[in-house]
Order: sequence, then C-alpha cells, then structure tokens
Amino acid sequence: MRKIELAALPGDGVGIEVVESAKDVLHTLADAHGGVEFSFTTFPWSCDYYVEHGEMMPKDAMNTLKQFEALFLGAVGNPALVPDHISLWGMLIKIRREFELSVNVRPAKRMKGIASPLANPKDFDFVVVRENSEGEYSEVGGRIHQGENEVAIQNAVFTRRATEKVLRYAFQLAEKRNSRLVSATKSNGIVHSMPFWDEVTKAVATEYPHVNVQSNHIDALAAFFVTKPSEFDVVVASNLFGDILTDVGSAIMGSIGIAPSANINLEGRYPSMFEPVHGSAPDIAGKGLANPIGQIWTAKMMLDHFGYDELGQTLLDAIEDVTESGIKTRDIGGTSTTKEVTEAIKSSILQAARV
Ligand SMILES: NC(=O)c1ccc[n+]([C@@H]2O[C@H](COP(=O)([O-])OP(=O)(O)OC[C@H]3O[C@@H](n4cnc5c(N)ncnc54)[C@H](O)[C@@H]3O)[C@@H](O)[C@H]2O)c1
Ligand SMILES: O=C(O)C[C@@H](O)C(=O)O
Ligand SMILES: [K+]
Ligand SMILES: [Mn+2]
Repeated sequence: MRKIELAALPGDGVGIEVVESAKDVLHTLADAHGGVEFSFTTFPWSCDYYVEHGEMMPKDAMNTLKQFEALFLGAVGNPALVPDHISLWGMLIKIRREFELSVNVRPAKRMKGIASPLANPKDFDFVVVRENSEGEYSEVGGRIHQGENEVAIQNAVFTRRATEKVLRYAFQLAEKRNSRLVSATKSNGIVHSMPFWDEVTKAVATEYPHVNVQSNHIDALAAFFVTKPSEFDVVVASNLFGDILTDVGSAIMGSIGIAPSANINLEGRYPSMFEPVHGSAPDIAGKGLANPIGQIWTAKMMLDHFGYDELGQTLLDAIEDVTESGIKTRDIGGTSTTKEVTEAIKSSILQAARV
C-alpha cells in the first residue's frame, strides 16, 4: 500500500469548505479502489492567521512544507482583513516561487450536464499552460513621490530560462495531445518582452517539428476563447495572460467554481501544489453554496501527477456522472449544497467500484 503524504492548506473563505469536500472524496476513492492511501496534515495559514500572527505563514513554513509529497491548497484572500497583494504574496505566490512551481496547468473542457453561457458551444477541451514564476508578477519596481506627482513603476521580468521552460512543457504537452499549440503574445504593444517571448517560441518550436504552433495576440485570443473554443488544444501564456485566459476558460465551462489547476515543479525538487483556479469567494463563503468540483477535479490532477491516471479518470467520471444527473450547486444552475454534491460524488464512486 502506497501512502502519499499531503499538506492541506485550505486557506480562506470557500477554500476551507471545498478542501474538506475534496479530502473526503479522495479518501472514499482510495478506500474503494485500494493500493493507495492519502494522509493529510492540515495547516491553518490564512488571513485569519495573519490577523493573529502578523504574517500569512510562520517563518519555517517552507521547511515544513518541503517534507510533503504535494500541497493541496484551497484559496487565499480575505480583503476585509488583509490587502490582497499581502495575502497572495505572503502565501500562494511565495510557495509558487520558492518551490519553483514553474508551470501552472489549467484544463478547460465542456462538462456533461453543465450549461455553457455560450449560445452555441461546440465541445471544447483545451489546456492553458501558464508561466508561473515571473513575467508581469514581479516585485521589481516601486513608488515615489506623493499626490499629483506620484509615480508607480512595475517591471515585468522575462528570463530566457523560465520562458524556455514553460514553452518546452507546452510543446511536450501538445505532442501528447493533438499537436496544436497557440502562444499568447502582445508583441504589437509590448515591445521588449513580447517580441522576446515570440523569438523563444520560434526557437523552441524547432525542437518539436511535429507540433503546429501559432501566435495570437492576447486580446484576440481572449475573444477566440468565446467565439471558437473548440479550435484550441494547448495554449501557452505568460503569468498574467494565463491568469486572465483561465478565468475566461472557466467561464465558458459554466463556472469558475469547477476549474482545476496544477502548479508543477518540473525537476521534482520540491512538492507540486494543486489548487482550483477560483479564489476564496467571500461573497458566498460559509453558506454551503461553494461548488466543490474545481477542488475535486484538482485532486484528479494530483492523482495523474502521482501516476494514478486510472483513478483520476474514475474521479472525473464520477464528477460528470453527478453533474449529468442534475445534482449541482447554484453557480451552475442547481439548488444543491456543497455537502450534497460531495455526497453524490462519493456515492457515484462507490457505485462504480461495485460494478
Ligand atoms: N488561487 C487563489 O488562492 C486565488 C485565486 C483568485 C482570487 N483569490 C483571492 O480570492 C479573493 C476573492 O477574489 P475574486 O472575487 O476576484 O475571485 P473568486 O474566484 O474568489 O470569485 C469570483 C466569483 O466566482 C464565484 N466563485 C468562486 N469560487 C466559487 C465556487 N467554488 N463555487 C461557486 N462560486 C464560486 C464567487 O462567488 C465570485 O462571484 C481575493 O482575496 C483574491 O485575491 C485567490
Ligand atoms: O495568480 C493569481 O493572480 C492568483 C489567482 O488569481 C490565480 O489565478 O491563481
Ligand atoms: K485557488
Ligand atoms: Mn486567477
């Protein structure tokens, strides 16, 4: 029996509700199928923790987290207590950077039983590979002067190393899928970093001659996600472009509450981190309304990461079995609670294991 040691970081708001739900589902899946067991150690790091301790995580947090095989995170942020840039950089982005989680993999596909807001959606199934360590998310810059004269400077940072890394990952993923890659650019307006991004794309493309690659400006690309999502296979983007594209990706699926993501350390040096695309949703937190599917699908990505692809597929099938049956939270047109959806997914897993 393999036992996988995981750190659970529920964080804030609905993060707490959906992590609880996904842990429950994962235990049910492991019990039903055998061979693997998941052991969770839960850490309370969050905005509430910040209010009490003056920091999002204790000083030795990274050393503590390093001992685990993977991190399972809900969401971070409670702007009523802590400014968003403090909470995000104090936890989520700190972990992404210090653990060299260079790529953020975010699939989007049409799900059974979930209506897309698109009027005429064809089936779509694509993956956005988001650069996860630099780009527009940078601490380089500052603010000077006050009042009328105030200046804020925020520099984007693009290194050849990180750009090549995310592109190689995207090309390799495209090779495993349908060999079509779209690279998000904006080289018409952003005159240094984006022509650089395009040059690196072209150079890396020579290593993957079987992949059909094209570049689209991010503005047009965001619109294509709405007008023709079925044409995409793998999309690679800088940190901010990927962030925005993946909210569009989840919107066309039907809700941000169902979109998963995997922050991967490609070298295996540090634990990878699995978390849904959505945030802490303060508007619905604590009411039992949160959709747990994003977090549960994130657990499927974690199963794939550990080589349990079959279990991962079983889990995704159980999710779609339940959405198809109409047991859904409010954000996707249902009336069920977080708990009811969770129980339904567990029942579907148990039923499938019996046949
Ligand atoms: N990765 C993360 O931890 C992460 C991601 C995004 C935002 N945030 C933080 O979360 C806070 C809120 O940010 P926001 O409002 O921009 O984004 P959000 O994703 O929290 O919410 C956007 C909208 O989606 C809905 N929503 C989100 N998750 C849902 C779920 N599971 N089920 C049903 N509906 C859901 C919310 O109710 C809201 O209407 C901020 O503090 C922000 O910094 C954190
Ligand atoms: O990366 C961010 O900006 C935080 C959040 O919006 C996310 O998509 O993970
Ligand atoms: K999240
Ligand atoms: Mn985001």
